[in-house]
Amino acid sequence: MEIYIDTADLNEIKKAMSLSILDGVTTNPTILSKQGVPYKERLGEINEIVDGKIWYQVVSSNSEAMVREALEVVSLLEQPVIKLPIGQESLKASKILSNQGIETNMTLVFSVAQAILSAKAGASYISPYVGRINDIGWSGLQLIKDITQIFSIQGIQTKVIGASLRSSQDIVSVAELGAKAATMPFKVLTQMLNNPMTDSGLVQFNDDWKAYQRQLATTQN
Ligand SMILES: O=P(O)(O)OC[C@H]1O[C@](O)(CO)[C@@H](O)[C@@H]1O
Repeated sequence: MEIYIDTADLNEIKKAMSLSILDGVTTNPTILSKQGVPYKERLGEINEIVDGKIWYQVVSSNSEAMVREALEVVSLLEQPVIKLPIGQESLKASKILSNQGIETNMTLVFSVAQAILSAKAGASYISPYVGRINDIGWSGLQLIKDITQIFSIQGIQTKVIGASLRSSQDIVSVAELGAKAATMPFKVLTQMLNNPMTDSGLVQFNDDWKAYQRQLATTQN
């Protein structure tokens, strides 16, 4: 499963990259706008740190401008993925970019119908927003399940990336339902790793080992 961190914070990215398990970094306009630096500068800095895919979401509103904007960013990044908000203009832009061998991600996906059209437009990935669907009282996981099932029946290669994930259990659930990728805040990535039983188990192992060393030292004296 591909694992991405959803941030443009350089400290978080460095920490996450150092774990050696990351497939890249996803961003969106909200995330980049919070950094207080020009977005191209920040993307360049991220590109220096990340050995993996870097995702950028276009903000233009027609397909020609989307493609122009995408190509500018593509020239800055070693492994770009261009995010497009699902819609008529994005379908056209996705086809143009994917025909040029550029990976695209259709984002803001909230229905199976949108997912089917995204795949037709050559999107490499689609992002169903699990958390935001749950926020309005529907089931984000049910949508992931429906999309992965239909993609499997139809032999569609477009990968589902679980987005708007808010807990480590969300990652487990989307993986179980066949999502090939997940993006998450740094906090959720650390939650995936941490477990109090691991911590207490390690304390016990270390204490036992120290007691054993003391015992050996006493018998040798
Ligand atoms: O609902 P949230 O937590 O703002 O998440 C939004 C999601 O949208 C995305 O842009 C989808 O790729 C990710 O950055 C993020 O997972």
